[in-house]
Amino acid sequence: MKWSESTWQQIEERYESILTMPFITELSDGSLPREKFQFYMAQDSLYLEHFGRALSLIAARAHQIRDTLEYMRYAETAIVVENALHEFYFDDFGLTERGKMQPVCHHYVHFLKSTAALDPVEVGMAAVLPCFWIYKKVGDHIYNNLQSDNNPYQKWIDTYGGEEFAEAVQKAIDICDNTAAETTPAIREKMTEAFITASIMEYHFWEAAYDLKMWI
Ligand SMILES: Cc1ncc(C[n+]2csc(CCO)c2C)c(N)n1
Repeated sequence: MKWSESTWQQIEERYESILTMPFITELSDGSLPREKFQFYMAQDSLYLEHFGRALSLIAARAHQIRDTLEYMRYAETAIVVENALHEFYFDDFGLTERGKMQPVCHHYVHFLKSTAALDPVEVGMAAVLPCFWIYKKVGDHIYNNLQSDNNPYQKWIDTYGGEEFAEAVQKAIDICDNTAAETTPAIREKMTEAFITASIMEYHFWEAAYDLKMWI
C-alpha cells in the first residue's frame, strides 16, 4: 500500500469529523455568519503568506530538482493566486486589514515553518500535504452537496473544486509517495506523524474561525 493511502486511513475519522463541523455545513448552505467568514479570511490570508514561505523552504531543500520546481510553483500559487481570492472577499465583505495572527493560525504556521526548516525535507513535504489534500476533499464534498445557487461563499467553493487544483493535489501526493518509498522507515514514520499533526491543525483552523478564538 502506498504511504499516502495508509496515512490517509489514519486521518479518515478526523476528516469525516471536519465535514460535519458547523463552519463547513454553514459554508455549504450559505448560512455561515459573515463575521465568522471574515475572521477566517483574515487569518487565512496571514496563513497563506507563511505557508508560501514554508513551501519555498521545502523547494530549496528538495532532493530532486523537478520537485524543487513543483514546490516553487505551489509557493507562488499560495501567495499570488490564493491571495486574489482573499482580495475579492476583502472587498466584498468589507474587510480592511488582516489584523493580528490568532492562536490557532499562529500554532499552525509555526509548526509548518519549523518543520520545513529543521526536519528532514521529506517530513516537511508530508506536513504541507494535508493543506492540499484536505481542501480538495472538503471542496469536492461541499461542491457535491450544494444546496443553493445563491451562496455568498460560492467563489471559495469554486476555487477548490476545479480541475487545475485537482492536478496540483495529485502531484503533491505522488511526490510524497515517491519520497516515502525512497527514505528510511524512521523518516517515513516522522512523515506520517507530521501529516497527522497538520490534519488536526486544519480541523482547529475552522473551529477557531467558528468560535472567533482570539488571544486573551
Ligand atoms: C488553513 C488553510 N489550509 C489550506 C488551505 C488551502 N491552500 C492554501 S495554499 C494551497 C496550495 C497552493 O495554492 C492550498 C490548497 C487554505 N487556504 N487554508
